[in-house]
Amino acid sequence: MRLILGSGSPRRLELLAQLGLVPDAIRPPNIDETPFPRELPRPYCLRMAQTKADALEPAADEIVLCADTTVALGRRILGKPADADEAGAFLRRLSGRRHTVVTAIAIRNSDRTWTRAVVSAVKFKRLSEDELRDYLATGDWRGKAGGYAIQGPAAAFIPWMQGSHSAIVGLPLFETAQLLRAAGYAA
Ligand SMILES: Cc1cn([C@H]2C[C@H](O)[C@@H](COP(=O)(O)OP(=O)(O)OP(=O)(O)O)O2)c(=O)[nH]c1=O
Repeated sequence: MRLILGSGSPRRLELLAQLGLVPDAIRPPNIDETPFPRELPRPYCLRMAQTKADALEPAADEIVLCADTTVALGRRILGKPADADEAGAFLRRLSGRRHTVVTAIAIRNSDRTWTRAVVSAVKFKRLSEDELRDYLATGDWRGKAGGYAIQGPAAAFIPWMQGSHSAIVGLPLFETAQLLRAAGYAA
């Protein structure tokens, strides 16, 4: 069986390597990530992972793995910021509060798809304007849901988290290993 990583995220590739898995191919999906009006974060995230998997047609000997990470403040979805201003606006909203991070995975062979969503909670300390400015200057927010990465310098803002660290970074390793086994992929 060939493993296809349906993701352009370098984090997901690294996380897979932690399980000793090296994909046989990488096929980044190109999908519309616009939420539906009033769509809630968890169903949105599952729909994104499923849509990414649907965009890739696995051959009979292939298993495709796709994922989506969504940052949610209550019912609101914070996507990947378009620029530093939007990243700053997201971080001001996260400052001093708890939010949730949902990561959904979709694993697909030629006739079935398995999905799973993992919800974690993250607390941010209250950020000063100096901290915010210095963080934005690092550029670390680029391409990251909610405008930060727990595995980067923003870790200094996070006194507490609950759930799955690997899921927050982009791929829940426990659930990924479980679903790959369920799909008949033996590493
Ligand atoms: C919250 C958080 C997100 N992220 C990243 C993981 C994801 O790459 C990104 C969310 O965007 P995604 O749409 O999940 O993924 P992507 O566009 O990077 O890649 P692809 O669709 O090809 O799989 O945010 C972190 O790296 N650390 C974090 O702490």
